[in-house]
Amino acid sequence: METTSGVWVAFFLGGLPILGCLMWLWNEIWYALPLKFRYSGTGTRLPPGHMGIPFFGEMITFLWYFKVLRRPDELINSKRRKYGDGVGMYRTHLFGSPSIIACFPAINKFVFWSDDVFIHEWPNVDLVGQTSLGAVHGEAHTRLRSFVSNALNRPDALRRITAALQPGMVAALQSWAQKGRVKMYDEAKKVTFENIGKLFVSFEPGPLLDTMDKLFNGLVQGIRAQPSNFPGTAFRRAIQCRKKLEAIFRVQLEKKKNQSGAEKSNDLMDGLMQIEDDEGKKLSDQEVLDNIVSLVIAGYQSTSLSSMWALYFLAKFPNVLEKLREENMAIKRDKKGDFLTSEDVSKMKYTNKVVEETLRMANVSATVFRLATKEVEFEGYKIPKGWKVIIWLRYLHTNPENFDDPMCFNPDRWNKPARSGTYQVFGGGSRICAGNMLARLQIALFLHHLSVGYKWELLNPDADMNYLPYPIPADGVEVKISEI
Ligand code: HEM
Repeated sequence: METTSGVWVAFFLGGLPILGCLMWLWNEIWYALPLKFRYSGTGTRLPPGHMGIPFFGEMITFLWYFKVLRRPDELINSKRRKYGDGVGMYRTHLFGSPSIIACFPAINKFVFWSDDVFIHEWPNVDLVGQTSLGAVHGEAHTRLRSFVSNALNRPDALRRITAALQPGMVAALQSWAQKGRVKMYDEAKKVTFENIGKLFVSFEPGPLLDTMDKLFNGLVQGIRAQPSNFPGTAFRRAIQCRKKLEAIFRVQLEKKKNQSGAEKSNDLMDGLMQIEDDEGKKLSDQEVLDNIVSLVIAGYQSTSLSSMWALYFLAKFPNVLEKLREENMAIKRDKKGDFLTSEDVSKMKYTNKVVEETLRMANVSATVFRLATKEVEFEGYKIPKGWKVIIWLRYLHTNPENFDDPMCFNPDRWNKPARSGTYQVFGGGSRICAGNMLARLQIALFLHHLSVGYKWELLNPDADMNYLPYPIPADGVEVKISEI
């Protein structure tokens, strides 16, 4: 009996602390130590930081700040306090890979603009589409990018989009006011998906679009899931959703090939089918389908969340709403019809500042990922080959060194442009968001129709914030809304 308790005492006093130390140091020894030896005497070094514990790395720390404390920016602040600022790079192990966090403008710009070293990788790329814009590299990317940008951002496309979006938005706002109380996140998703259906493939609201909405939700949940193709897994379900969606879009594509004269539509799929490159070559059917699917993935959640946040911030900052309403009422008075043109939107100076401020504070894309295909040096620090670089966009926008009083919703800060590299809501370099004009336009149109016709209040103004998988108040922004 005495011997057994002696073993336990020895374990707790000696074995447990040794095991703890080993766990704490294991990843450092495994990943960082060999590199430290290699770089010693070269005048360069690994960025400071800690690689976390075996298997999990620093995921527990990440979840601690994002999920438990709900103070996501403290993750980077804690690293700055512990390891100093350096050039805004910290080594870590997150999302299953040894990684470098990049959180200052200069290093972020370096990564964004070094396409030959840092490549963009989608997890589970088959779900997004092997030939989609986000998945291809080099020349294939440049070629495809011009197709997609042309289809989305040409002035005539923006003019058509402006006209197409508004009836759905106005109808949605009226229905919210009739209900009196709505959960904004759900409603924003619904109206965004209906608009996407219309813009991308000329689908009107109805049972088919509802089915597609469900299929897209299933698809998105598989993108960052463990890629195990077993019954019951999120990945398996996502593959099935992807197949069904592709079948729906393929029917539409075949129909379009046979359309003529007055039947012809003029949506994004038509744009992608018609545009030719310099050599007169068009996209293949598979490229059109992959890109339609990936554009819905890229634009759906991000735009719904941004519209939801715009309404949220305006409820919290009534002085901003007052100025916004003033500008939009003046525009409405001068207009003959109810709907704006894209030229009207470009004249809405204050509204456009509200759009930028919403995007800065919403931080819908908190981070973007790159893979280092070569070892590379930045100002004396090495980024090892095969490591991920996590560009921490969110921290750029919430760091008081980049924006005065960053948690204050102040559109007037946009009276002058942000310092170079401090505002990257749409990423940067050759992969800057291809839909950024469309996203800005949608939010501006929403702000116009909302501010001229409605008043609203948050039902839970002190609701907790969730930051994963994206930032959203825990109640999904429940509001009481009515016509003015
Ligand atoms: C507020 C809304 C949006 C935000 C915050 C946003 C943010 C971003 C960010 C940060 C990236 C860069 C990803 C990276 O570097 O890894 C990106 C890329 C992209 N976005 Fe958006 N996005 C939004 C809306 C849209 C919309 C509406 C579309 C199109 C319908 C779209 C299409 C794309 C595409 C195709 C790419 C990949 C570009 C490439 O790889 O060349 N996005 N977006």
